[in-house]
Amino acid sequence: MQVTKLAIPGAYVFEPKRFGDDRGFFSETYNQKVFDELLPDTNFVQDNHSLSRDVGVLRGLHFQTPPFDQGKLVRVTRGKVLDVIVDIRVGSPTYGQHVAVELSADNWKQLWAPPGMAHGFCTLEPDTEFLYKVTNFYAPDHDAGIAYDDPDLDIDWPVTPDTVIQSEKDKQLPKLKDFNSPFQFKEE
Ligand SMILES: Cc1cn([C@H]2C[C@H](O)[C@@H](COP(=O)(O)OP(=O)(O)O[C@H]3O[C@@H](C)C(=O)[C@@H](O)[C@H]3O)O2)c(=O)[nH]c1=O
Repeated sequence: MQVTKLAIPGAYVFEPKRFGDDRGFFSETYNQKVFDELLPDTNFVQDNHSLSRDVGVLRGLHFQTPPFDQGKLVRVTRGKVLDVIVDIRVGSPTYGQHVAVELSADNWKQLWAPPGMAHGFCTLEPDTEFLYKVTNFYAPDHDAGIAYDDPDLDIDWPVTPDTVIQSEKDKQLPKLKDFNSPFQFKEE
């Protein structure tokens, strides 16, 4: 498992090995030992799986507020996305900044988004399946987000307002500057 630190403190890309043979491949997609070493006390409690049929489906930017905040280990098993995390931890040296990583069934990358990230993705291929482990249970009353196209975030999404496909809920999300972030940055 190759692990790469990202520009946002606490965020990583994992690249699990894939062993190919005539039958196909085998891959350890999660190993608790890797997390125990790098991110002790991380405890996954729920696995999620979504399918996005079209190119240009944009889900995000989402998070749950404390005490139901979630770390997320995300990956793609079919298709391709541009995955984005935005640091919304008050006091963080990278507050308001983002990292974008392409995740695909081909590159087999996983992204670890620690709690305090607004997270979203945009599909680059049809029928994209997105799988992720989260460290807290779904809590609809703590479901929150910020607008993907907030100009202050300056994210280079592969969609325009004419082509983007969003949920009705996501069309109503506020800008970061209009959101009072409850997340505080803690040194690692
Ligand atoms: C997130 C979630 C949704 N649901 C339900 C609520 C709703 O009826 C339906 C669809 O929910 P949403 O529209 O919020 O799904 P979606 O827009 O895919 O939300 C997800 O987006 C990505 C970017 C994330 O980071 C995730 O944490 C999550 O917020 O599924 C659950 O039952 N459990 C869950 O954990």
